[in-house]
Amino acid sequence: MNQKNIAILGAGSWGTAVAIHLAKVGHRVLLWGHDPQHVALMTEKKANPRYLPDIDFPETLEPSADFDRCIEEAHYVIIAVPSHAFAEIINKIKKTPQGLAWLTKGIDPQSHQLLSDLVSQTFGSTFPKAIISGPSFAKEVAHFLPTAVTLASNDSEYQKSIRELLHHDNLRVYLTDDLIGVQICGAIKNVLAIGCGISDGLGYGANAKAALITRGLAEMERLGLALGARAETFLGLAGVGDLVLTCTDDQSRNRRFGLLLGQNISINDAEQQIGQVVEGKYNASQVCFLAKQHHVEMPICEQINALLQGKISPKQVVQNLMSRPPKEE
Ligand SMILES: NC(=O)C1=CN([C@@H]2O[C@H](COP(=O)(O)OP(=O)(O)OC[C@H]3O[C@@H](n4cnc5c(N)ncnc54)[C@H](OP(=O)(O)O)[C@@H]3O)[C@@H](O)[C@H]2O)C=CC1
Ligand SMILES: O=C(CO)COP(=O)(O)O
Repeated sequence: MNQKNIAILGAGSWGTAVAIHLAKVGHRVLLWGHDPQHVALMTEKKANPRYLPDIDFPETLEPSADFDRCIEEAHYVIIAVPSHAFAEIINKIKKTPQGLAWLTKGIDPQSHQLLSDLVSQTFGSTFPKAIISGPSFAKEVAHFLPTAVTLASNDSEYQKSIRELLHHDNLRVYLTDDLIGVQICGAIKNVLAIGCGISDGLGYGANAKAALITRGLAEMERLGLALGARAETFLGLAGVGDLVLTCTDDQSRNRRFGLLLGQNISINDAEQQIGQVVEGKYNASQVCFLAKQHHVEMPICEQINALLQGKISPKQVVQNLMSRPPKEE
């Protein structure tokens, strides 16, 4: 195996899981965290007690609070912070890497842009980018359970080199060049997972959940096509794969957040109880902004956004959706 130095920027559950995977397969990984106390704890415990307790770090995984050193020493740089911190992280990079890969799912809250557009603005439109997305709960990847993901890129050489890093043993990596589609899927499935959580929290049944997933997928595809994505992406791992995973399994933080809202817990209390990033809470308004800008109808996302803005109750979300005029599928 050709050992590489890899910097993972962001020491939450997903960055840590991918760092563990890459170190286990033999690479040297620098895991950067922005909180020096958290980095010191990870260094002492040789684990990440805050986000992935009970999973020991392999020998070649080193936590670090030194951002510039991580970039300097890395052959490959992978960003793993939440979408609200993505712009800040790319603006901090002083030495331009050979390309940028990221694990983040979401839309930039300041500019309403896809993260690939932020990277293009900073490093140029032909700069190699790679997005890792798909049904992949951090804990399962860290435990080496079978997982398959999509890797979208604008540069086939860079894409293959990232696949070579990741594709081992129980992690399969499928390639696509549909950066727009993969990012739209990753942002919207979180909003829909909140919706499915709300529905289950209210005590509605399996019929309601299946309807939300199916009609939600139609919304996702409508917006994606309007932005230039390809239809087949929505039936792939980043689309229906991640949508089903996140809407149906209680490992999903977005789904659990929705469950709490459906049980009448306030938005703030629900977010505090989850205690980790709930991307859909922030991304719902970005998705609705893009839908309006591109004249795309997205009633489910709009209702969930209205609830997250404190304008309607969980029950009203369902009433409003059910009372819409009949239409063709
Ligand atoms: N967890 C999962 O299973 C998966 C997650 N993702 C995506 O990966 C991204 C990261 O999620 P995940 O790791 O799970 O989130 P977590 O909530 O587990 O961790 C978020 C991490 O980001 C750090 N952070 C927050 N703000 C900043 C900042 N301004 N600068 C640097 N670091 C910051 C947090 O630090 P602190 O502890 O100090 O708050 C924490 O270490 C999200 O977009 C998510 O949707 C994608 C696939 C799977
Ligand atoms: O994106 C994920 C799995 O693919 C994680 O989803 P949550 O952020 O809802 O936990």
